[in-house]
Amino acid sequence: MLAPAKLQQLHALIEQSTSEEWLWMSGYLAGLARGNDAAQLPPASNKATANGIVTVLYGTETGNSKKVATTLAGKLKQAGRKTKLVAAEQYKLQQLSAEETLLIAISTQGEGEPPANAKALYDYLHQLQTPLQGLQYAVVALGSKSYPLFCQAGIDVDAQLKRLQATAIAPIALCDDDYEPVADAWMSNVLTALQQQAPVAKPAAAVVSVQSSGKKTFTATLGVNQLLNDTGSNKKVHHLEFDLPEELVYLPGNAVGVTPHNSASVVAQIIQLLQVQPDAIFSFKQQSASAKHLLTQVVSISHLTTAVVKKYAQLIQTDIPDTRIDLFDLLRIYPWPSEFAAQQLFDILNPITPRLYTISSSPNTHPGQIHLTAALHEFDTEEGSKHGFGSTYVTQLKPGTKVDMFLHQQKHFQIPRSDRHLIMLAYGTGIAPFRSMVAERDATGASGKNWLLFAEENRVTDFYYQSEWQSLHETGSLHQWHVGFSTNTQQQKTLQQLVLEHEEQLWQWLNSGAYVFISGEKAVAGKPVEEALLQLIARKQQSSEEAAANYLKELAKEGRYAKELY
Ligand SMILES: Cc1cc2nc3c(=O)[nH]c(=O)nc-3n(C[C@H](O)[C@H](O)[C@H](O)COP(=O)(O)O)c2cc1C
Repeated sequence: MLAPAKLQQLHALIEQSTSEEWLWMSGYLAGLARGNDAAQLPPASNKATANGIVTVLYGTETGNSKKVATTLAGKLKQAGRKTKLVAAEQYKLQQLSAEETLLIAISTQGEGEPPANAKALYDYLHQLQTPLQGLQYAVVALGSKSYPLFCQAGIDVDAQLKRLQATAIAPIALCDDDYEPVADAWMSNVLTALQQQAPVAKPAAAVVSVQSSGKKTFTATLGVNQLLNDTGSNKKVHHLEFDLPEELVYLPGNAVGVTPHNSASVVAQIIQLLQVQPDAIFSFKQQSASAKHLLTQVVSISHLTTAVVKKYAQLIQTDIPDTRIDLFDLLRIYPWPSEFAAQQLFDILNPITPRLYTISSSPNTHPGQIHLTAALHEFDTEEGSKHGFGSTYVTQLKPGTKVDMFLHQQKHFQIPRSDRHLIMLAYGTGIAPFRSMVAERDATGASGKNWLLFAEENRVTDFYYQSEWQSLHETGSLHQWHVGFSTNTQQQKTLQQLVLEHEEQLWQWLNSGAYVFISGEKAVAGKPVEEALLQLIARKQQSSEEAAANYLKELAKEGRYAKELY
């Protein structure tokens, strides 16, 4: 047994570590107990499952290293390797111990320093103590012989990886101003080395653990909450990254249900108005719990339905106008009689309905995580502008918060067959499932092409995941993309205009067996976009709109036409 203080230290260490690091620690401690020395440590990355992904990382100031990394990623993909291209500043450092193959293109800046976007990675490698014995790597260093510390940052990174016992699959290449010939030779070395290795099995299609057993619930911990819009935007779209429990698997196209919590301060005020103890037990539907728990996580207290307001009026025998109102305001204006049992109030309230968000991450590109792309919903009321209850909860979550979710399989909205083309029509946050699908098709080496048509308000502030789309395009995983923005004069186009503008090619793709998916807000991406598709089909097959509608119906039956509208 450990003394409580030591146990606390152990828990703190466990909290900060990944599951790979736990495995390593367990082996290390067992080794210590047997009297082994540090030289006999077990490998850091005894990876539970080989994923076969090659990660290409770049640290750059003026884009040369990015060019090298992008070219390399393209070549790897052509060679059938599952490849992930990542800018160093976007790389999750904790992921390092789970990598199998890491290829780094990095320049030197200042006086022998790494570029600003790779500073965190550079420092992390210098501080890391955990061996990376399971990692294979290669570094290409970009620099200029006109500086005394030629290619120093790359040399340092290579040396650190060696110190951490990672295995070099090709010697470091040092590139001068004319970097291309040396970088090309290094790429050939890397490709040859990888080709000589046994081919890695493609990742098995993820299995969804929802299915017949009904809702699969789990708790995820928020790691990142980042506003995607730039200053000046009218939108507030957040990118959220949650860490998942290990056993959870999902498919692109799946959604998660999140039950928002009511504000703690409003709940406290309601409890006061009801004159009950926060921990007094009440029942609601089939469960019994404290007043505080029920009011925070279970019952709906904002924007009560007129039916609930009516029942309340009957209960307390008072005339109340037919209106929607928050429970707090209702209790404030028409007080709860103190002689009444609060249970009667719980009996007339409705439960909080979970909100569904389509997952924007991919199981193979973002292992162990679920990403959501959620907009804060703003609407006008008689009392002024208000924010949606569910979207406020989700977009304001703080990193570290544990959130209960359930997986929701959208049967009609599933990642296409890997050999078929995919046409993605997205408005705003409708981009979420397509980020998931393209990343998955990229990671699993799907041969079908991907084509994104995306519309939003403002090109400068509202182009979600633009750098990712750019990278995917450069490495051949996003075949083409067309965008339209309503407030941007040069590209003032709606989604339906984009569709009609490209009708010739859309028709060709459809005839070659492509899937066409629409995703986004119903008002903007629903009817207008479907009508554009119907017009296009009717024109191309010289038929009536009715025949065009039948064509779409047939596609839908085959699972090739699907809509995700909200
Ligand atoms: C301000 C500045 C400082 C630099 N310092 C170094 C250096 O210390 N050592 C080196 O080898 N190259 C140095 N370079 C050259 C760059 O590493 C080289 O131009 C490289 O191709 C840039 O690649 P990037 O576009 O990926 O950042 C420096 C360049 C600049 C502009």
